[in-house]
Amino acid sequence: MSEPLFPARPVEIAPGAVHVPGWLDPDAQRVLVERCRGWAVGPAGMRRHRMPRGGVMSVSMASLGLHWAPYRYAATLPDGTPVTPFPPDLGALARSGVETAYGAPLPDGTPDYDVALVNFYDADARMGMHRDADEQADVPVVSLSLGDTCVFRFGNTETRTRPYTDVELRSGDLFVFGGPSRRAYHGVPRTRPGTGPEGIGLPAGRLNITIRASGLG
Ligand SMILES: O=C(O)CCC(=O)C(=O)O
Ligand SMILES: [Fe+2]
Repeated sequence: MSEPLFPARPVEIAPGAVHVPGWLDPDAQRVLVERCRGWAVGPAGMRRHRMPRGGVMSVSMASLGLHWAPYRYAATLPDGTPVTPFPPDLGALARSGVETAYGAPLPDGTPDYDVALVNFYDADARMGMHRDADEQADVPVVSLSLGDTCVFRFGNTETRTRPYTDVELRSGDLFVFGGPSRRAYHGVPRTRPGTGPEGIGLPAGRLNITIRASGLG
């Protein structure tokens, strides 16, 4: 295997929160986009969830492994439709992402990755500041970005507001948040329509895959 021209270099954004620009090469991105297309179709495909106070999320989501809707995981969709199974190779990809981000593999005995959320952002979609707090296991979240660039706002564990750091996540970027940042607030205030690369099969919009260990197995 030849060395990449620009090797992916981890950048620490906060303790335990690491951005690795350009982690996935274009071929890997294309394969993931194609798989997202498969996960996006029904019956357990993409949907826009209603929030507890009535608003509808602007991001469309599909769940793998367990069905997530604000704010819990469930074994099936509300109508009993089975959830798309979590593909084991996504777990292996997540572990490899953690190893790249932290420079060390996850310790033996770490619970397995078993769920993923596949998020699609059209030009107007955004995600408010929130914590990924419905998992029972303290295992880093692994996030992969495809298509349009976004502004990813990574904050602190106490408040939805400052201090936070805005990071541009581009197609192929990896972001891992664990340890002291596992429960930090984060969100996507905007995407940058039209910035995605050609040739990965995503002419418009942004896909994000977050891979998690639910600890609920
Ligand atoms: O789209 C992103 O980069 C973040 C997604 C996210 O925070 C989530 O799915 O919980
Ligand atoms: Fe999140």
